[in-house]
Amino acid sequence: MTGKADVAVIGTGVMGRSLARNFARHGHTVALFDVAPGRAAQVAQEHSAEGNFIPAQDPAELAQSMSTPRVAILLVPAGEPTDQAIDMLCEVFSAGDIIVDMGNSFYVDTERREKLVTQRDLHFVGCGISGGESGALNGPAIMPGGAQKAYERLGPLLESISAQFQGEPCCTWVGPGGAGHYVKMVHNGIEYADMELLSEAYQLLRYRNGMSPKEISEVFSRWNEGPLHSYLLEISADILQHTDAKTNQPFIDIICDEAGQKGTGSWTVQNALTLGAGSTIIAAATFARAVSSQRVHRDLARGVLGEWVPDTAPGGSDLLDNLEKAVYGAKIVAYSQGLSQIRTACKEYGWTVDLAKLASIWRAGCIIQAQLLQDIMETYQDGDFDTPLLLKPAISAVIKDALPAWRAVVSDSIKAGIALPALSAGLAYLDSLRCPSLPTALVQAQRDFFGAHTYRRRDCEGSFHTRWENPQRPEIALS
Ligand SMILES: NC(=O)C1=CN([C@@H]2O[C@H](COP(=O)(O)OP(=O)(O)OC[C@H]3O[C@@H](n4cnc5c(N)ncnc54)[C@H](OP(=O)(O)O)[C@@H]3O)[C@@H](O)[C@H]2O)C=CC1
Ligand SMILES: O=C(CO)[C@H](O)[C@H](O)COP(=O)(O)O
Repeated sequence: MTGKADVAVIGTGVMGRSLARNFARHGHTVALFDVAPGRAAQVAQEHSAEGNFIPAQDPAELAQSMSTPRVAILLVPAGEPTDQAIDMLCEVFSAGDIIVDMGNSFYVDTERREKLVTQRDLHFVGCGISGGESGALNGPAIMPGGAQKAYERLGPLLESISAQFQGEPCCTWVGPGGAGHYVKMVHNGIEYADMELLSEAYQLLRYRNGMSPKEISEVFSRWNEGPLHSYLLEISADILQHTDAKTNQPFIDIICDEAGQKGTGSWTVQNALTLGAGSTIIAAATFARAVSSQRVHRDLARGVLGEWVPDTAPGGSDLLDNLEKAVYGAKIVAYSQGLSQIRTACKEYGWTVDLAKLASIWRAGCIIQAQLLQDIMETYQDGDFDTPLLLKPAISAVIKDALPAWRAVVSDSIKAGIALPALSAGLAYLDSLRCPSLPTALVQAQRDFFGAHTYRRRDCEGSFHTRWENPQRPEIALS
């Protein structure tokens, strides 16, 4: 091995190993380091035929092996391991070097880390990456934040290994500070919603329509030929075809139904609550995972409330058509909610994320890649990021068309006892948005009654309080 490394990958697990191989396959010499002794050397050895790797045994050796200014990419678990890896690099790197955190870090941590690292004359870039193991290897979607200046050095490197959509790299500078990790967080929130919607469609077809996993797989494959075309639909069809080798049962019946989560979905929901954003489908999808994991309560509920007996009544092609429309409508609403949350965050945190550009880099490489993203990109090319996606003319026509089918699906599932939390939340969101007299008028009155929190009137400006304790109920104008 001769020459110095163009880039280092720190953490050679699922993502780091694949991304390092991707860099090497594109002609970059890659330094490798992992906290587990011998792992970097093993990765270098196993994949030596794919390009040039320089495994390092310690941080000093790593720094020595790299050309300057150095670029090191962290793919280590979020939280404490990320802080440790950053501290380690700060000790051995020099002014002008760039540390890129591609883990799923919380954007607030990213902003804290950027301040600390910058004080040491190094650059720090919080950067989202999506595509899982195969995306990292073959071309992921990459969402870098941090200083735009750092992107001048980083851009060509990252764009050389990102996914390409019709010749355009699925990588762009998203915005300063934690903007890169913020949009990755919301990407994952949308991912949770997409996954839950498809799972709910599966549930309805299985237990309302009495279809087998293989039959549902065929439905999903058919849907994948139309506007619902997406990576997640494709892999869902594939999973439902799979038979467990040990038992010869459908794999879906063998796998434990308690869904895990590593943080990004619940951070999206927590941040939506902080911002007052209405990301209700993402929230429903995140809570659906939480409920699935409440094993003790679920077992208890079946004993106390009685076994779940869904009302199976094969619905034929009507149910299939309605469900396809409902899932598509809900998918649009979930993306709309996520993108509106990003827009609200931009206003709150001083970013200017270009939603058309963002949709364009999600068209390939990432987990939520879908045909819909092309429509979203085209829709946002008008530069109006304030109007929610679902209210833009072309998109709202699809939602209007989907509504009767969506309502039929949700009302039928409620009667049949099949829970569709995300589909139901999406429909309730649309009904709430359109309703001119929401019951929150009563909430406001209750707040004023017990806490003198005041209210506004429909018929005049200002803020008011009613003296509820006084039988005359006098109203006071406060401003
Ligand atoms: N898997 C996925 O689909 C995706 C993951 N991500 C994010 O990428 C990051 C990495 O994920 P993934 O590859 O799946 O995780 P893995 O656990 O497979 O790999 C992480 C690697 O980093 C090593 N490591 C831990 N701490 C340090 C340290 N301080 N210095 C150097 N190496 C260290 C780990 O060693 P050890 O095992 O000994 O702790 C392990 O080899 C995470 O933040 C994850 O959220 C982002 C997009 C997709
Ligand atoms: O970022 C990812 C995909 O985009 C990772 O696969 C992430 O781990 C998914 O989140 P979770 O583990 O919470 O399902």
